[in-house]
Amino acid sequence: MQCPETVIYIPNFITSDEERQILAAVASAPKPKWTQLLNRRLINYGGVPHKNGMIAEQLPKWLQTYIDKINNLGILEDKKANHVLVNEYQPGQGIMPHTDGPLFHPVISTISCGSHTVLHLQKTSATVEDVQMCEILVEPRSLLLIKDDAYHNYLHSIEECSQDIIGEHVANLSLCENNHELGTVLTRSCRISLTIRHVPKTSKMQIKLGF
Ligand SMILES: O=C(O)CCC(=O)C(=O)O
Ligand SMILES: [Fe+2]
Repeated sequence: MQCPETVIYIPNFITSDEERQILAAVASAPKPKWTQLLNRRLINYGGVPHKNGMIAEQLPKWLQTYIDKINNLGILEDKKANHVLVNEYQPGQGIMPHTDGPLFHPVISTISCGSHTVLHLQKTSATVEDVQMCEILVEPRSLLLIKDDAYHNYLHSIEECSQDIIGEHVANLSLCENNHELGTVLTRSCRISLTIRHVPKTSKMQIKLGF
């Protein structure tokens, strides 16, 4: 299957220095900031998205460079990124097939640090006999954009494995920083991703006083 046109892969979106700075900033986040899930851990910056509106929180200064970089791409049009999800995956960890749903403006931008991974995309309407799937090799320092049709009509996921075999489903090999032949085995290390999005519905904290 060809990947939908609304999946855009940009290698080397950040420099190795910027990657090191991100990894250092995330490594120094206080432990209570992390939410531990079964197969990854995460930090919400900017607030916790919620159907009743996200209570907006100040984004840390070190993230601003990357938020500006995304805003300057113009992909969010008149909107500004106001939320960053940090995900950490150890080798063997991943994320189940899902869509990011209605809480976000339908443009996902993800910067990867530390390790490659392989993202799978699969049409939501696919039947069991006809699973249409494509894979994107997501390299460290790259930016992956998933928007519009790909946002609404495709599930994305990362398999829980510690090695990836570059096969014919990988749709972006010609765009990658590194040349990989079919059959190459890539071993994962710890990957930190920054998913930068716009949450349309926000509210300021309201403190109700009891008098
Ligand atoms: O880590 C990634 O690249 C994907 C994360 C993701 O899909 C999510 O947090 O919704
Ligand atoms: Fe997602």
